[in-house]
Amino acid sequence: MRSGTVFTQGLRQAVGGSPFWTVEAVRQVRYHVVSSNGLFEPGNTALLTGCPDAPLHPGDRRLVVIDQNVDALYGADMCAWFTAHGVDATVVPLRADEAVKQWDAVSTVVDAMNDFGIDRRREPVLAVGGGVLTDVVGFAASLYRRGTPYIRIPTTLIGLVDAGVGVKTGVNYERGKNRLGTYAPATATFLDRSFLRSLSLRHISNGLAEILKMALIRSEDLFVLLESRGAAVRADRLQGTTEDLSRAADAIIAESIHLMLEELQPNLWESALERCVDYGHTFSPTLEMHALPELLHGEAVVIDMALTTALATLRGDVTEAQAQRIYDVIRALGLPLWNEVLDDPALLDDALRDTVRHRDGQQRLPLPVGIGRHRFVNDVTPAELRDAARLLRGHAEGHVSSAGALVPEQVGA
Ligand SMILES: O=C(CO)[C@@H](O)[C@H](O)[C@H](O)[C@H](O)COP(=O)(O)O
Repeated sequence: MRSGTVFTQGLRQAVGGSPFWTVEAVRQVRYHVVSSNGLFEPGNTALLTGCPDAPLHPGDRRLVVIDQNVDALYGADMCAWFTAHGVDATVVPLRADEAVKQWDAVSTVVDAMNDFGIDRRREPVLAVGGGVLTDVVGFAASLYRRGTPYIRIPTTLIGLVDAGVGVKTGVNYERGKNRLGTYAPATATFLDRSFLRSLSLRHISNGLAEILKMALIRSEDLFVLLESRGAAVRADRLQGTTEDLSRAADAIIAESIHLMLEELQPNLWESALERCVDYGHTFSPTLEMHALPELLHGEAVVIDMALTTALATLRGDVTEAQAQRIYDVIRALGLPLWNEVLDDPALLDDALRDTVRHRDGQQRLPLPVGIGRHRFVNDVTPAELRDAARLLRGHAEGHVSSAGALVPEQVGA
C-alpha cells in the first residue's frame, strides 16, 4: 500500500487470484432550516449570521436567482438590503412554474453561474422563490462543477413546508414529474412567512395540501389544528394578524416541518422506499402532468389523498365519519376533492404502474389508518381503484349517506 493512501481495513482482497478494491466512505450531511420573518427588512441580519455554515460578509458577492414574480414584488427591497450590507448581488429573474420546470431552466441558471464566475466553495447561489424555483436552482447548483453550494429562500407555503426543507432537487422531463433530479441539500433554508402576504389564496391552499398530508399520516393533533384553525389561518395567509392566528400559523408550520424532518432525516437518500411522506404522491405525479397546467402540485396531491382515503374507507381502515372529517377539511382549506382526471380509469392504472417502477417493483402505497396513522399496502387492484373513485365522486357530489353508502342513483354510475 502506498503511504498516504487510506483504505478501510480488509478493503483489498484477492478473488480468484485477481485483485479487486472496494471503497466505502461516509459523507457527513448537515443542513440548516432557519426561521426569520422579514429577511429583507433593513435591520434583519439573519442572512448575515443566521447560518453558521453560510456566513455573509460585507464585500462578498452573491448570485441571486429569483422568481420573476417575486422579483417584481420584493426585488427592490432585496437589492436595497444587499446594498445596505455591502453585498454585491447579481440578480437573475427567472420564470418558474410547473410548465417550464424543464431542462432549459437549468441551462439558464448554469449560464448565470458561468457568467458570474462563481466560486465553487465560497459563493453559494441564492434561490428566492417557490418550490419550482428552488428545485431548479438546487438541481443546477448540484450539477455545476459536480456540486456548488446553494441557499434557499422559499416564498410560497409549499416551498416553506415541503420543497424547501428536504434534499431533493429536480425538473420534469417530458411528462415525467421530477424525472431528472439529485439529492443535494441546500446549505441552509431561510423560512420567512411574511412573503406569503402577497401569495394568492389558491397557492396558500396548495401548500396547505402538503401540511394536510403530514397530518393525515403522522399527527391527529395537527389534523385537529387544521380542522379548527385551518380556514382562518388560510384567510389570514399565515400572517398572524391576531395573537391567536399567529400562534396557530406558527404551530401549523413548525409542526408540519418538524414531522417532515423526522421522516426525512433517517432516510435522506431514500434507500428505504416505503416513505410515508410519499402519501398523496402515488397517483398525483401522473395526474398533475396529465392535467398540466390545470392542477397545481398540492391540488393533485390532495385529489390523490381524497381517492386513497376512499380506498382506505372501503378497506375499513378509515371510518366513514373520519373520511367525512377529512373531506370537510379539504374543502375548508380551499382544495378540490375531485377532478375529471379521476374519470379515466386507464390513467389511474398508468399512474400506479409508473409509481411501481419508481418504488422498485412494488406499490409501497401509504394508506391512512384512521387519522394520523398509516400503513403500506402492495395489493391495490384496478377494480378497487374504480370503486374508490366512484365513492369519492359520490362524496364530491354530496351523494353519500352519513353511513357511507352511495344513494341509489349513484350506485354503478
Ligand atoms: O421528499 C419529500 C420532500 O423533500 C416529500 O415529502 C415530497 O412531498 C416528495 O415530493 C414526494 O414524496 C414525492 O417524491 P418523488 O416521487 O419525487 O420521489
